[in-house]
Amino acid sequence: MQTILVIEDSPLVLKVLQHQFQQESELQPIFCASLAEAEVVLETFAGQLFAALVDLHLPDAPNGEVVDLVLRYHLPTVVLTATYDEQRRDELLLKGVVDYVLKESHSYTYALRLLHRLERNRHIKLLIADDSAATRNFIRRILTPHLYQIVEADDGLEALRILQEQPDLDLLLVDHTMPGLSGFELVKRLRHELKRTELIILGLSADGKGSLSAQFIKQGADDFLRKPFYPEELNCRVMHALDRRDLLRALERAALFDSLTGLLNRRAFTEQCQQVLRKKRPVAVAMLDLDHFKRINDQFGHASGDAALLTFANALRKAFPQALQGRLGGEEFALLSPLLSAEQLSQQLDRFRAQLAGLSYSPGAPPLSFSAGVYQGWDEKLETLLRLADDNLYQAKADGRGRTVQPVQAPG
Ligand SMILES: Nc1nc2c(ncn2[C@@H]2O[C@H](COP(=O)(O)OP(=O)(O)OP(=O)(O)O)[C@@H](O)[C@H]2O)c(=O)[nH]1
Repeated sequence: MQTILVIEDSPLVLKVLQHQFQQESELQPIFCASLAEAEVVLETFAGQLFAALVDLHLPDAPNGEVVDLVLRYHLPTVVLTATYDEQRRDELLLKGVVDYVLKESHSYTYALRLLHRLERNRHIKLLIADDSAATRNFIRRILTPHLYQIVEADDGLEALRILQEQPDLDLLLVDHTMPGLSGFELVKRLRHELKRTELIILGLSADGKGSLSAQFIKQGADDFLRKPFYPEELNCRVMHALDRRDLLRALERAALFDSLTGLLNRRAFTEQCQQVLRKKRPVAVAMLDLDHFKRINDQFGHASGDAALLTFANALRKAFPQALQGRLGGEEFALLSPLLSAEQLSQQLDRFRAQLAGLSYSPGAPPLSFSAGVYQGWDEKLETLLRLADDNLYQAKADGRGRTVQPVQAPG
């Protein structure tokens, strides 16, 4: 949760902002209506404030004095204004404000999005690759108020070296014409290895050729900016690209992991296991199923059932670091290990069962218990191995639950 200093005297705008902040769980506003109030808040809480959203014209500060005040406290500042003035805008951006936003219905959402983004930007690393020191400085000056971590390279080869040394870089701003390795060549080489969710690339060029943007994008850049550009244009493109990347990552995550437990879902578990099976070596697999789970739902409610599944999954993750773990659906889980024998896996499952009985997940609910079937062998299809383990699971249920059944004799 980050605290935002909001300085605004218009009751109408305040109402809109209050409503906007109510939708935000990560931003906590402190409202002031004048420069005098803001001075008191800044003197008292300066260390706890993260950023400021300020009205340019206040009754006791008609000429934007409030901006100088908050900037003296080094707070990233978004300025709200009722009238757009090109010269004023240039002055403010030069002073280092994050953005200059016109008071219109849509802009409040944009202003909050900026504040929200600032929090995440502190962990974002950008690389500016351009042979012109003036351009690098210009871009750095625009991006610095947005709190990004910024690294520079003065040619393509240097950029490549930095990217190899710092794989945590999130975004590359790359000029087209550079000595050594051109922007095009660099993008081509990078895209060969790095997905769009791993590195965002924005191309830059002063070259007037219209086809350049298309070529950059075809080589794998995510976007393109023609120089000279407005500071806001660069900021918006960077922000959009990061938002898009975050969304893509969230989609990738949702496609791979079960949303309740965070374990691999059936599809991802199958894919990862199939990769192990390509080595054609025997593996140990286990099918696990919670016992009388329906009763937990029926007697203690669905939320307790969910808590039971989460507790079980968290414990499973810790207990089997040498195995791939997946939630196949409902209260059914699976393990696959190329490192353990059927016997070792069975022993570990029995130890895990004893451990699990001591964990609580919902007041008054019975201890968790599960049955398991183990199998060891190799087949090109995971499905076959799971079916054989499932036969043993069926046996474990039939024999009274709360136990593990392993093959009588492990096949080679
Ligand atoms: N709370 C919760 N319940 C789920 C979820 N997925 C499946 N279930 C419930 O899990 C229960 C499984 O019941 P059954 O297949 O009869 O199995 P069981 O009660 O464990 O009985 P045995 O396997 O024979 O020991 C059903 O009531 C499902 O509705 C989930 O994500 N959350």
